[in-house]
Amino acid sequence: MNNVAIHPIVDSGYRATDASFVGGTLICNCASNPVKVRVKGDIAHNHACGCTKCWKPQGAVFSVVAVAPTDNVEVLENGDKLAVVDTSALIQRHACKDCGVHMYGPVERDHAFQGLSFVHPERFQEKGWAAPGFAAFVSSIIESGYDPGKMGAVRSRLKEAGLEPYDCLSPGLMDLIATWTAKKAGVLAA
Ligand SMILES: N[C@@H](CCC(=O)N[C@@H](CS)C(=O)NCC(=O)O)C(=O)O
Ligand SMILES: [Zn+2]
Ligand SMILES: [Zn+2]
Repeated sequence: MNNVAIHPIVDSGYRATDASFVGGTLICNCASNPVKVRVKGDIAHNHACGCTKCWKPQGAVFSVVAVAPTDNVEVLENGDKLAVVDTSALIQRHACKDCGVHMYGPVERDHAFQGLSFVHPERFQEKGWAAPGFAAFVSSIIESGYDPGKMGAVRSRLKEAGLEPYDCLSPGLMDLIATWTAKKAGVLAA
């Protein structure tokens, strides 16, 4: 057991309380005129992400991020405060210009994840959403300045918390992307 900090959701031992979560409203961190985004229906593939691009709350080492069908995502209030962080990225991360929270990130490009939006479930006003199930892009935390000598402790803490650490995505998602790519190339039957 070590107490390496990962993310408040992981560090606090968050457990889902509702097996049939049906979505809710994401809210940014602004004290006034917060951006509100509705997600109709459940999220999927909730996980911790160590990459430099995903939004993290103050002090967190990892992000907690999941996907929902973009068709289920609707900006409810103060959408004028949203701007895309990096328009050249696969994930079009729409961040609040005032507080910096990423509210949703649709994948619009031709890709295995096309039609999905990345969201941060900790921003839901509601509880009950599934806890993260694995940790992706673990080595990438070094790119944000994390001490490379402490990676062993990070990985053992993640495992202890039930989050298998991967340096890219989980094998299931990597297989899904590779299958999509092979079908696209005509190497596998579509
Ligand atoms: N090592 C890079 C990895 C970035 C990366 O590939 N992130 C993954 C996980 S979120 C991804 O799918 N990025 C696509 C994107 O940012 O649009 C970093 O930390 O910046
Ligand atoms: Zn905000
Ligand atoms: Zn990421």
